[in-house]
Amino acid sequence: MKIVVMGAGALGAYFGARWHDAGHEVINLVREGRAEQLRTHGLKIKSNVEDTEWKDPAVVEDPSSIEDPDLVVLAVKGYHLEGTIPWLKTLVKKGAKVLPLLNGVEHYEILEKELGEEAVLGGLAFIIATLDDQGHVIHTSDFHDIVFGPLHPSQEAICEELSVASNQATLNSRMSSEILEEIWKKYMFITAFSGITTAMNTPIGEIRSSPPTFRIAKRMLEDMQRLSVTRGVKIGQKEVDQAFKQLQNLDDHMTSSMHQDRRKGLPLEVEHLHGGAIRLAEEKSLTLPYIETIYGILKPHDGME
Ligand SMILES: NC(=O)C1=CN([C@@H]2O[C@H](COP(=O)(O)OP(=O)(O)OC[C@H]3O[C@@H](n4cnc5c(N)ncnc54)[C@H](OP(=O)(O)O)[C@@H]3O)[C@@H](O)[C@H]2O)C=CC1
Ligand SMILES: CC(C)(CO)C(=O)C(=O)O
Repeated sequence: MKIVVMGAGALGAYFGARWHDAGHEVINLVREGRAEQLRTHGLKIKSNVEDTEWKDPAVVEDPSSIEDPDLVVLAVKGYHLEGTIPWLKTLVKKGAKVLPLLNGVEHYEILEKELGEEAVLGGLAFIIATLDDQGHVIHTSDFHDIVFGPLHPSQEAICEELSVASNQATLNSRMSSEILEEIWKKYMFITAFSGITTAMNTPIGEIRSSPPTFRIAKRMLEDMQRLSVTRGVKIGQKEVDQAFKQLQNLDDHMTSSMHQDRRKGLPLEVEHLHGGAIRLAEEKSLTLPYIETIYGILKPHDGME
């Protein structure tokens, strides 16, 4: 399979390297700084599961040189989405489908509007990964999963193909016929998990040790569940309870990628995640008191204009 990784950061470079190791053609479509980093240092994956090294990763800075791409794996941060549209349009014209692995949901409407509904698959990822100062991936979780599925009937074949490719690689994957629900379940979880860990600037263990603080995370899950209903997505109390249980079961030291970004002084995805939820809620005259509170606390830290 020919896979273009757009957003070859912690998440994109990780999964790209895994597909490459399994014998698939993977091209990292990157901007100047990341291109130089990958060309100078190569790509090492230091992983809880299995280390690997791609000494001479395929690096391209212009999509016009890429022939017959099957799939673009989109793994930029939410605040970089707009900048990806021109290159994505070029690749979609060449026949590629786009698999976004970003957290959140707001990007789907934008991508479908810009690229057409048939071009955009549904996807999400579960992993804890970050880049070190040479641009190598540090993967610290035992999990490294992607879930994907068709959002349009014409996408079944490419999803099947990705399923085969992923089964050959050192990663866990699952094709889902209910990908929209999966995306929303993750959205519900991540707004609560990233919200509470980043706002409190501490991993989940310390938050759980203060029940009134941990309860805020539960209330955020409930806000998100009410929002999902207004969007016609089937998420109920059962899914809230499951997500809360997940938060209860995480290892004490575990934290969100947003909190890792706060620790590094990087911009945060708060506008894309919490801001996006508030905008969707406003369209339905719904208020999300806990999401709005955490949004207000995080906003001064997001480092964006
Ligand atoms: N890291 C994790 O553990 C997890 C992350 N996620 C989600 O995955 C998404 C990506 O996160 P993460 O991998 O951590 O982010 P990173 O910042 O590590 O990587 C994003 C990459 O996107 C690149 N990029 C930005 N704009 C463009 C563009 N126009 N063209 C090409 N490349 C571009 C950046 O490169 P440049 O150097 O040029 O800016 C950077 O390398 C986020 O939505 C995050 O929430 C989900 C699960 C876990
Ligand atoms: C919750 C987690 C770690 C799962 O992948 C995640 O998506 C994130 O922190 O961004």
